[in-house]
Amino acid sequence: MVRDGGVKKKNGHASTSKGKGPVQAVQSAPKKGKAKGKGKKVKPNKARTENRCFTCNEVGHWRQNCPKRHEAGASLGPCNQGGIANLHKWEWVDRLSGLEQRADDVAKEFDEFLEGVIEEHLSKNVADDKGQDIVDILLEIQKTNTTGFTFERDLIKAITMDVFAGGTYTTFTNLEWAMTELRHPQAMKKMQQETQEIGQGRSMISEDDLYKMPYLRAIIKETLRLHPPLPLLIPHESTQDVKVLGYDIAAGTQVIVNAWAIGRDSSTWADPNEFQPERFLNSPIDYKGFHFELIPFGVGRRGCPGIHFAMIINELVFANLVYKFDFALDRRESLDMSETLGLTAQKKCPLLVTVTSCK
Ligand code: HEM
Repeated sequence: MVRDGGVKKKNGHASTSKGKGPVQAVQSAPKKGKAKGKGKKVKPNKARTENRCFTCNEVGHWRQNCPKRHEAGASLGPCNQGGIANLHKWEWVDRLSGLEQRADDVAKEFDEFLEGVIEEHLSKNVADDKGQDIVDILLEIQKTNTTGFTFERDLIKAITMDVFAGGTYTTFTNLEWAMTELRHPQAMKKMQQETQEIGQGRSMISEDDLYKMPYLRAIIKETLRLHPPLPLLIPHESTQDVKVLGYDIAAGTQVIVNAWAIGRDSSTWADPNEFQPERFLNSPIDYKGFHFELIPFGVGRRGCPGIHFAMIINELVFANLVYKFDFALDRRESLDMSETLGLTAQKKCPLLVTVTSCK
């Protein structure tokens, strides 16, 4: 067994937990049934194995293909018409508790906001155009009708919403943890040296400079390893029966991948809880989904589509902050490294630093 870039390898291949691949941290989370024990069947959640419209509950198609064409924000569809007696099993609880109303209100608010974004883009003066953004591109696709399917306004709103939802908490969480890890004086010093060498007195570090900054990228990778912004990725569902490390996972089982645990697996990483960006300096390991020991963006066709955008923005912001300013931990900062509980794992106590200009 050789160590390379902090990752143990067997027969020259990078391996994760006990050399058995990345799926060691895969946990099936069926509603019922036994998940433990080799060869034992994990029961699928039957309701989720078939295509079903989440609004009217009709089987055979998803909501977006439902012939009833429900309005955005509708959550009960035909059941509303039938009154409370027609509500599915426990849905009346959500109605009585007001949860459903609140969800509808939030959906309406988002919908109005997204309408505003689209209208703003439609009324944009072309002469003032400072370049196209994603909404412009989506509107153009809709106008030129090149997709081969109906590209409705709802779809544009949904994609725009995805970008907001997927791209905000994740990126700032990564940036905050990276800044926090600069509490290691050595890392801060090396990073500043690198930015000064590359910046050479220019006013800004540019996107073209980034590929010449291996230490910056190593810090970002090490931060993503220790603090993946989405520690459990996003729940997936197995589409077919599959055997993973002796466990039978039936089609339709919800599967949750613990990227946080994979990143701190001691059988894969040397000193797994230590912040050591140097482990990535001469290592081919990247976060792009080809190395299963580091998967903060997930893997495969449902992996994060914003990965390149996110990383360029974060590297650029991070590099320029360090290029321009000195950061010292605020005396009140007790170096509490606790994480919040939730879909994203942010720093529980905000980072407090004293900032002074480098120049
Ligand atoms: C540091 C920043 C980011 C991290 C760590 C991150 C991480 C992730 C992860 C783990 C997933 C789920 C993958 C899976 O379960 O297999 C995901 C999905 C997604 N991300 Fe990101 N993301 C980041 C930034 C962004 C940005 C900037 C955007 C958009 C501009 C974005 C858009 C999305 C979307 C739309 C999905 C859902 C993809 C699908 O379900 O097919 N993400 N992201």
